[in-house]
Amino acid sequence: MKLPIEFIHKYQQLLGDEAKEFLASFQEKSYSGYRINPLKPDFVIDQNYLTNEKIEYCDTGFFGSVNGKSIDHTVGYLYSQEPSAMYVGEVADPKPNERVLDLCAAPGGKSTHLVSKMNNEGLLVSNEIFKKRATILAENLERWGAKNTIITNESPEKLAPRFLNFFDRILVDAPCSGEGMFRKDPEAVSYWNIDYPLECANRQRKILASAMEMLKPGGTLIYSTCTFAPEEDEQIIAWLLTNYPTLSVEPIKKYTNMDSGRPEWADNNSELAKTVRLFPHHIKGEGHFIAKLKLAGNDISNKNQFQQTSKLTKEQVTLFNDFTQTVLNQINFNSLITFGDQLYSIPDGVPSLDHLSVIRPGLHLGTFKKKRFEPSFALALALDSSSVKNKIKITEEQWREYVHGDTIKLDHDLEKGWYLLTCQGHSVCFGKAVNRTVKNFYPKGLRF
Ligand SMILES: C[S@@+](CC[C@H](N)C(=O)[O-])C[C@H]1O[C@@H](n2cnc3c(N)ncnc32)[C@H](O)[C@@H]1O
Repeated sequence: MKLPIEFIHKYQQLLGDEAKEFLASFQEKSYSGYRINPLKPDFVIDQNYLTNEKIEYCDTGFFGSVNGKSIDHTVGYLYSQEPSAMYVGEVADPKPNERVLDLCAAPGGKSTHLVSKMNNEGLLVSNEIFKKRATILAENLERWGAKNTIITNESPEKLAPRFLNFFDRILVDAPCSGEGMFRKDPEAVSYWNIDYPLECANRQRKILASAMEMLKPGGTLIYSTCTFAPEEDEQIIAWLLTNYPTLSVEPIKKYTNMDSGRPEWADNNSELAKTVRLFPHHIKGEGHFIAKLKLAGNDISNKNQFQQTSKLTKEQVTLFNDFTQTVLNQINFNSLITFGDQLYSIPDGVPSLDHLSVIRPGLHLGTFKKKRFEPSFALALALDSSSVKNKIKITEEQWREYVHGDTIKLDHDLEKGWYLLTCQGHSVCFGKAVNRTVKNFYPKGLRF
C-alpha cells in the first residue's frame, strides 16, 4: 500500500524510532474477526466457528472470517467485526436495565455488542445520521434479535433536546479520518490529506457537545475512533476535560500489547494515559483509540415510563391475541403500540419520539392487514424456537430456496396458518402453510 508522504512524515515525527515498525505494519495483512450471539438460547452454532483463536479481551470474539451468505450469519448468530473494534463494546460494558445511547451506530457492530451485554434489557437508542446506513443498522439489529432497541435516524443536535440528561451511558464511535482502517479499506487512503484530521475533529467536538447534553449526572461517556491522529484522539479528550470540568477519565484495562494514550500528543495532562491505543504493529488487529469518561453527580433522572400514544383498536387486539394464542407459547411483550398498520413492542421508559425520524420504535412484531395479522421477520429472529408452538423444520436446501424467494413443498398436511421455520435449530423466518405449501414471507429486500 502506498501511504501519503505527509502521513509518513507526520508519524515519523510523532513516533520517532517506533515509526519504522508502525509504517511497515501497513504492508501486512489486516485481521478479521466475528462475535457470536449470546442472546439466542437455542444456540447450535457450527462448532468450527468456536475452534478458531479466541480474542483475549472479548468473551464472544474470535479471529477468522464469516461467510455472509451462511445461515449463521443471516439469522444473526454471528457478527463479522474487526477484532480491535470489539474492545469498544467491552470497554463500554453497559448493564441490563440501563439507558444507553449509541450515537453514531451504523452499520451496527457496536450496537449489537451493546445489546448482548445488556442481555436485551433496559433501553438502547441506536442512532445513525444517514438514512441508508440507518436502514442497514436496523437490518443488523433485527438479525441479532434486539428487543430493547429504538433505532433513530437523526443528527445529534436534533436528538439532544429530547433526551436531556437522560442516558446512563453514551457511546460516541465517531466518524473519523479512518487511518486505522487503511489496511482493511485502502480506499480510505484516498480521502486522507494533512488537514483531514482537523476537519474530523471539528465534527467530533460538535457531536460530543450534543452527547454531553444527553448524558445524565453520574453517567459514562465512551469515545472511540479508528484513527491514530492525536487531533481526533487525545486532543479531543483534552478538549472535553477543559470544557466539561465535571468529567473525569476512567482507567481502561490494557490487555497484551495495548498502549496507553499519549499525554504528550495533547496538553500533557497525565490523565490521558488512562485512555487506550491499539496499534497494528503491537496487536493483532487494526488501529483504534478508546476513552472512557465519567460525569460527576448523582442520578436525578426520572426512571418512570413516559410514552406512548397510539393504542391498538379492539380489532387489532383480537387479531394479535389470536396470533399469539395459536402460534406462540406464553410470551409477555412490553407495551404494544401501532405506527400506522405496524405493530411494535417498545422498551420501557421511552420519552415521546414525536417529530423525530424513527426507523424502529422497538421490536417490530408485524403488520395488520385486512382482518389478519402478519408476523414480521424481526419477530421470527427475536424468538427462541422453544417459545413457539407452530414450527416447521426445514433442510438447509429448503432454506436456500426460501431465502431466494421460493415456496416450500410439504409432504404432509398441516393446519392452515403461521409457522416458525427453523433450520439447524435456528429460527429463520415465519411462513404460512396452505395446502402442503409454505408461502414465502422472506423480506423481499433481503432475498439472495
Ligand atoms: C465509525 S462509524 C460507526 C461504526 C459503528 N459504530 C459500528 O460499530 O458499526 C461512524 C458513523 O458516524 C456517522 N456520522 C457521520 N457524520 C456524523 C455526524 N455529523 N453526526 C453523527 N454521526 C455521524 C457515519 O455515518 C458513521 O455511520
